[in-house]
Amino acid sequence: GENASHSPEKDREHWDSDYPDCGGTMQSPINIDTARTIFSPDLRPIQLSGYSLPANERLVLKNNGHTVVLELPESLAITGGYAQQYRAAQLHLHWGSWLEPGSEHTVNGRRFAAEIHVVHYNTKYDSFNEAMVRPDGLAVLGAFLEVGPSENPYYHEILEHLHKIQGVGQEVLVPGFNIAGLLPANLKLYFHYNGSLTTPPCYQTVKWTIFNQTMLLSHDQMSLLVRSLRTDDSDLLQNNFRPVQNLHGRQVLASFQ
Ligand SMILES: NS(=O)(=O)c1c(F)c(F)c(SCCc2ccc(C(=O)O)cc2)c(F)c1NC1CCCCCCC1
Ligand SMILES: [Zn+2]
Repeated sequence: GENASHSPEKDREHWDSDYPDCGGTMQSPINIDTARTIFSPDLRPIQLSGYSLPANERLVLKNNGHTVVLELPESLAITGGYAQQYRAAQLHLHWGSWLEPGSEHTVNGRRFAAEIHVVHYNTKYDSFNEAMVRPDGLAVLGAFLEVGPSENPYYHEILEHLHKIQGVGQEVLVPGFNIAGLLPANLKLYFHYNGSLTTPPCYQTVKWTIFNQTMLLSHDQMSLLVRSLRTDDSDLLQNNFRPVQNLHGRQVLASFQ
């Protein structure tokens, strides 16, 4: 498929020629119309375990040409809020440019500055690749990033290394830290729906959780995010978000009223 992070809008609509699922009816991201979400009191708080990593643990941070990916040990797990247990695989970000916001999901048509995705797979499968093609195979935790008054120390753990991986394919080892700090403190308030990967192969195997509380980064941190990485020698890696997809009748649940 095309270079997902960089191809002009028009190219994105032709993923389905190479990847049929990209033209499916349960695609992500979506716009969340809060007037049409269904309050579901049985949605329990998301519980994370093993997210606090010691500094002597080293994680691979990579510019893969489409986003920045932090590879995660399988010891991180979602142990509450989903019917089954899910194990972490990686986390990555979606962003815009100096001028434009770049979250993938939108809320009431509002696009946020950026969005983090922490990708997990169901522990009942032996590997990510096996889980990736199963309806209950993947769980992605998403949160919106906005500009706030002060520096975010957890996002600093990733952003401070971006200048070392400006080129596609470059990677660097970063010390462990509390990965939970990249997500909201309040894991009770979230939207939940069935969707897909937002890049080819667009498998429709993701149970999405989008938190209501947003993460705040300083202006300088957001600027670092949008101006550090390159897709090739000349182009900045920016606007790596997929357009919102049709709900096709899907319901979006909310854990709060
Ligand atoms: N929002 S998302 O979760 O769908 C998503 C994106 F939108 C993404 F844009 C990406 S990055 C694009 C896919 C890709 C490209 C190159 C490499 C590599 O060279 O290692 C790896 C992956 C990306 F990596 C992910 N997450 C991936 C989905 C792609 C295949 C499985 C790997 C884990 C999750
Ligand atoms: Zn993503």
